Amino acid sequence: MSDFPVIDLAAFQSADDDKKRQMGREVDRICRASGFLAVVNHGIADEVIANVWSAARAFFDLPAAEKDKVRAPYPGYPYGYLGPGAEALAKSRGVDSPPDLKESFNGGPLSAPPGMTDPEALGFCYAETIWPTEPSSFRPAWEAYYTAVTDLAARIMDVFAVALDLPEDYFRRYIGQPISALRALNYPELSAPPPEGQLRAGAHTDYGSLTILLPQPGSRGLEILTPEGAWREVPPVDGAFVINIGDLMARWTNDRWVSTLHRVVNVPPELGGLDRRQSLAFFHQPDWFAEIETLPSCLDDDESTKYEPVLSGPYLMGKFKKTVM
Ligand SMILES: O=C(O)CCC(=O)C(=O)O
Ligand SMILES: [Fe+2]
Repeated sequence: MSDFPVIDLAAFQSADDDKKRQMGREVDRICRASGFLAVVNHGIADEVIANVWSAARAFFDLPAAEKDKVRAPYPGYPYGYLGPGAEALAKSRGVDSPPDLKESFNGGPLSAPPGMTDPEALGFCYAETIWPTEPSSFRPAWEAYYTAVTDLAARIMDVFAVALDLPEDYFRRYIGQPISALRALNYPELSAPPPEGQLRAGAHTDYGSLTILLPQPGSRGLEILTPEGAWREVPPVDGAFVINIGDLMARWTNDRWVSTLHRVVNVPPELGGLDRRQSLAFFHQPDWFAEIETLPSCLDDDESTKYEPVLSGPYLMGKFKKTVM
């Protein structure tokens, strides 16, 4: 898919208003069509990426008994280690399917905002991240990356605001204390192609405002469903993050933008389909109490909204609980 769209974030940030609007129109076109694009010149230091990457790899290389020490304590607990067999993403859409061929480690916001007392927020998105003690670099590397991608998400939301004909800082009021989650994924090496229908990650849409995905450089298997109903590969793009919008953003825009189905398949063995594959997925989500109501620029005068306002946190919690095996 050589026509996969690429946005230069540094170019946007240093552009004048006319150029920003022009880039915004391009991003609007992409988000109406697929909501998937690559972002280059994102400003995150190579070292921050390299450190979290190797910490995640070292964690997944630990014996199963070690990883089990930081396992999510009960099904539906949002953070910690989820071993093989723990999740089938296709189930989030009511499609019965075998478990995804993966394991993951998940972490939430680095701290709760002072004064947060909502019991559902404290019990769900502000639940404790259960940190591994091995490797010792894990937590600092994770926190540095989480902080960097939180800032990147805010800068991408600025681009989205311009793309939606809103003031550039429009979304900032909704994302001062985001409840985003970071997930490190490991798709283990396979000795033989899996049975038909068992994928590395089943077809799903993401839930939030946007996802910042870092697939292992050069790795294959990520696919998106085109409006024509065909699966197309997201090609590896050097030095880029893959960005996609989630269900919350589609809802926020009254479906002007689409939250596209995607999955991770086992490509043929000669293309590396049996090889181990890693990725990092950051699910950006507005503040717990952010009220998500159709954006003013996404309604024509005679148009009514399709969606009632929802609060970001409870909306996310409702979606999340459906994937629990
Ligand atoms: O690993 C990948 O490339 C994609 C993972 C994904 O889509 C997800 O976890 O939501
Ligand atoms: Fe996803």
